[in-house]
Amino acid sequence: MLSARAAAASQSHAASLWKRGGGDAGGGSGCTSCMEVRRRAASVAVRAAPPKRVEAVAMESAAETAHSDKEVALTDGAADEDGPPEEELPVTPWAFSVASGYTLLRDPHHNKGLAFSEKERDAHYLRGLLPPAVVSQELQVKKIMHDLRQYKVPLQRYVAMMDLQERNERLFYKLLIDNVEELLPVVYTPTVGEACQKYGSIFRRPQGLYVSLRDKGKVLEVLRNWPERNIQVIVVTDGERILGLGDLGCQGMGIPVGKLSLYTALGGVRPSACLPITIDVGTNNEKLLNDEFYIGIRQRRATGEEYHELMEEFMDAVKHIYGEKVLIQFEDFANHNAFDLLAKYSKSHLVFNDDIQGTASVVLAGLLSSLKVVGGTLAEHTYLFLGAGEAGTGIAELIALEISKQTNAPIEECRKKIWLVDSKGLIVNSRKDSLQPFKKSWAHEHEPLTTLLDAVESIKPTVLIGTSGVGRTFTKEVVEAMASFNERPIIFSLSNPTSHSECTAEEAYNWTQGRAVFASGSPFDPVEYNGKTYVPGQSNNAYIFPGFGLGVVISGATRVHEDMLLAASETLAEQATQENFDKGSIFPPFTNIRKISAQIAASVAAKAYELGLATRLPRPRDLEKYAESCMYTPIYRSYR
Ligand SMILES: NC(=O)C1=CN([C@@H]2O[C@H](COP(=O)(O)OP(=O)(O)OC[C@H]3O[C@@H](n4cnc5c(N)ncnc54)[C@H](OP(=O)(O)O)[C@@H]3O)[C@@H](O)[C@H]2O)C=CC1
Ligand SMILES: CC(=O)C(=O)O
Ligand SMILES: [Mg+2]
Repeated sequence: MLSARAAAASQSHAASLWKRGGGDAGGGSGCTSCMEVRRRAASVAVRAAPPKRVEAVAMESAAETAHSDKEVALTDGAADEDGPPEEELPVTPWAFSVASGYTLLRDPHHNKGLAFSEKERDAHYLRGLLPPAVVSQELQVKKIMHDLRQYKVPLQRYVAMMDLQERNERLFYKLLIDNVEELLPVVYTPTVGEACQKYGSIFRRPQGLYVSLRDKGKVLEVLRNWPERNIQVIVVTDGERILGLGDLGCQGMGIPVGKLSLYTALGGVRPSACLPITIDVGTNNEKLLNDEFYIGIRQRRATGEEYHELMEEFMDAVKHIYGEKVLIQFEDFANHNAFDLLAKYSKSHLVFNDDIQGTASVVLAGLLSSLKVVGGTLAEHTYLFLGAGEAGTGIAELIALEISKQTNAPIEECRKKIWLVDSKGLIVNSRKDSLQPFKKSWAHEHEPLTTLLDAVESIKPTVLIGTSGVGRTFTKEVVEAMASFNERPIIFSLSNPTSHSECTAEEAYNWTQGRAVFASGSPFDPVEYNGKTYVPGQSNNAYIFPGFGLGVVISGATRVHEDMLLAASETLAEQATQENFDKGSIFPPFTNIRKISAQIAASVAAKAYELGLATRLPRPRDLEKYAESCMYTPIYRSYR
């Protein structure tokens, strides 16, 4: 075991090598004392007080954009990575490791597989542990894409991607970034939904933290077991509403893991700064309770005080360990908890709910773009939702807020343009007493109606949005009715995964003779209709949360404010071009997402500064450039 002092010496020495950069004859592996420390430290984990230099190196890293030729110290953790700058570290124990040889090949953060150069193989005891060929990262990407395309079953691709992430993190992210349109449906919706359903069967190694009822009273210890210290974004779920698939209990873990891989690939947040967490309070899913491969606690869900005590202990522990400025994204909680958790913890923590707020932001962006195709202002349109839960009421509220800002009308008036249908029918005044609190402000004066078709025919919306979680509920009759009184009906089928989409892209175009302005939550392939190819847009919060999170992190924002979500919407809406519209999409393609995320980050950060919520001072002059400079890039480092 290496002493804490030796470890700190190794670190500060390594940092100075890092700063000197490549070409230093005396640096890198040639430095004997550093080599000696490495030799002794191989495959050991050391607990030591965090030295100050970590922050200095990280800041330097954030300010630089060219990465590939940097010489880096082979230390674990944030210091050798790009990504948003870190905060001053609280003085608590933390772990790091220094790896070489066989251990290095098994360390996903530093492993490069066959890409280790001859010199690196000599310097790091890799000779003989690898076959002789040295291949570039580009060739590795080509090979893995070739392998992935051989799989016919999407879940096999998912498993292959997760294997890669656990074997060679930088290659995983390079692959994902370079092939984002092709691989997003693999690591994210729709395949991640199936992965969660079968998570127990495909489980190999834990990819995040599990906090279960059994950990009550010990949540702080659980969090301390996570090997990374400098966490900037947590995505947490309790697995009760996974996409439109319902209660998947502990197996919902696939969602925080998937969302955070997008934080890195799409938004440039360092992988080591991302922490996926699942709160396991049981499941009411009988199929899972009876599944011998289920990985969660085998009991029905805890509710009430027992549930809230665990959540409170968890939220306190997060703040205690990671400080005030870790962004906590609530994901896929059921609505009977989601709204209350958001209301409660947004007062004390840096939190947002992706399903309520992230979704609202992306859909508002889609609507602002649609207006450029359809005409009119937000206030001149009439909106009808199928589904009045987190996504539906979250989107509705942000639309009302934007209308109110644009027209100066009171928000109560603006809400009257927006109607929602839930499982019992149109939400109307006569139902007010029996409605959940989050539905009450949408109970307008109208006769009761029980079917969507009746609501469409009576309200005559210009915009129809599906957030019900139930597939094929936008029937031919419903879509044709929309097309009968709208020249360009706006139809968004947002429910995930694909099988739960309210209608398919093909149905939307066929039933409206190609006139629909359509977007969906999960991707659909391009559709041929009447000699024209339509490329439907994907209205998914994945456009927003990576850039939003980056903006929060780089500004050091202490709270999420709704104006930051509006800023993100407006910025995203500006990125859709006439070329996108001509092809039938109101969103820019995901191929541009890193640039878009930097722009969203800049506008979110600018808003945080304007609102006095940002703590990173002085404010960078060019926020977009600063955001870009902070983004993690997965190009291999040179370990000479
Ligand atoms: N594209 C994207 O980025 C996002 C998509 N989503 C998707 O949206 C869907 C809903 O999510 P969320 O809002 O969180 O879920 P909730 O459970 O909070 O809300 C679902 C709503 O749909 C209503 N509903 C259910 N069945 C029917 C039906 N047959 N007819 C009419 N209404 C029905 C429910 O009614 P009642 O209240 O009466 O039970 C409820 O109001 C999911 O599929 C999810 O994947 C969510 C977030 C982001
Ligand atoms: C996309 C997403 O967050 C959902 O479907 O829940
Ligand atoms: Mg979600």
